[in-house]
Amino acid sequence: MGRTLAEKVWEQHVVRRAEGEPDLLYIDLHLLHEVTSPQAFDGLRLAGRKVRRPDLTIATEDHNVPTVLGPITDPVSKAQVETLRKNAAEFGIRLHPMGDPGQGIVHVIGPQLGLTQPGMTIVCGDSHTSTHGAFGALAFGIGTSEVEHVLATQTLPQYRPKTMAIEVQGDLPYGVTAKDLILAIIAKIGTGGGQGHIVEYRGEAVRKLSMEGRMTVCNMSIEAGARAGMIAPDETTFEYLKGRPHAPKGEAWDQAVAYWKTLRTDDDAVFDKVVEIDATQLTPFVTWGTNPGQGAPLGGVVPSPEDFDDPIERAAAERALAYMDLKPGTRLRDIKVDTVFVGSCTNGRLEDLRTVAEVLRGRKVTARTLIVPGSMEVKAAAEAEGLHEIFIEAGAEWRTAGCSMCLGMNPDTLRPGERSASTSNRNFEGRQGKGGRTHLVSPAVAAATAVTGRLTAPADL
Ligand SMILES: CC(C)[C@H](C(=O)O)[C@@H](O)C(=O)O
Ligand code: SF4
Repeated sequence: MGRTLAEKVWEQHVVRRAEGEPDLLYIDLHLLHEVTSPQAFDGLRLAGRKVRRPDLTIATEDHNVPTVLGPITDPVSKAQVETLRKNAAEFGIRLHPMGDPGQGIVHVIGPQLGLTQPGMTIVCGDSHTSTHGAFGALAFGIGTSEVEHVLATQTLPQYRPKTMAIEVQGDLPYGVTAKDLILAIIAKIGTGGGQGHIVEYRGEAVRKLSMEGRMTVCNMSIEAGARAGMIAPDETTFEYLKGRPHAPKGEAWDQAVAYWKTLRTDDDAVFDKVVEIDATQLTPFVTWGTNPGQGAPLGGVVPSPEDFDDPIERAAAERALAYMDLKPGTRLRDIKVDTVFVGSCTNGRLEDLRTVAEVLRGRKVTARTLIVPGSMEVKAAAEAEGLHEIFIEAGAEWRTAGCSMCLGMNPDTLRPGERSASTSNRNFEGRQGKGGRTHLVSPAVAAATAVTGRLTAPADL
């Protein structure tokens, strides 16, 4: 019987297998940031161990950094960043600190450097490591004790998850983006729909996505509960990687591409679960609740708890509506927002910023609008195209790279009761600041919303 993409990559990395035990996997790339690494390094120090492969390990500062350059004033954030710097220096790990041209959100810099490649195993103490699966890598988040294990041994014991295919048939209609697609997928299968599975996104609409779009989709796999998300590499992948600093060169490139082309699910492979989505029926999608599965088409209304048959979902909807201060039946397009956030590892890449600029060109924002590039390289590229001038002209704030308002671990937060349209991936209670209310949206919807101050798609302008 044939094998799935996930099975191929997994088998390629098993260094030890024993009955009743997890497989021991070799890890090709280990990404670090300031939040989940301190105790892992403490553990190494206590055990008197070194980092096994500093050359396969790279660190960046992202969660705790302010996006207006200057000193870190919050003592916890400051301690975390300083600890990472000390650990990186002591253990010989490459670090991109705040202000460095290579700095950025961990899931933005890996692909941008060409470190993320098809067929690799990639881990990071961060749930959105699934982003890197867009390249056909097996990439997943790990806990801090696992970070220590990988630092010490470059391996990780793991039970093999089941496999799931999400088949996206047909083309996405004009104006419907990767973010709308993944929000619709999560609304369909639920935040637990992918649990215990590695998801492979397949089908025509997925093949037509750019690498940026594929990263947006894989990024949110974890919001459907999946262990990882993957997309088989193809010409789009190779095109993106070619010439990047860490991509193979010359003959090594040709060999790599020949191998990468084998990284596809065999025609006779069988997935444990298959979900089908009709892309042609999709429209811009937004969330109304407090988990990423509580979403609906922008043209719709806030649902009523009674619409849910499942008692748990009904109770969740009731609680979400109370927190979000929304009434059933309200048109989603009538929801007013105070703040628009464009950024994060979901939608903080150049393509996302181009989309936003296209909408904002010649217009003015009416809500506070933060535009935060996912990395300093994205910032430089955007500025080289003059995008920042369009943003500033429109009245938006143009910042430096970091996680920013994706989560309240730095100065960019919502005040209690404030409501945002956000291109990030989580709308949990208090995620963007205590008492803040989050609507997850695509960059296109974020930009149009910034103009009107209500949830809006560019086609409505
Ligand atoms: C801080 C970190 C551990 C966390 C994660 O794992 O995802 C963060 O990046 C997030 O998005 O909530
Ligand atoms: S941008 Fe948001 S989701 Fe991504 S790593 Fe940072 S905090 Fe996590």
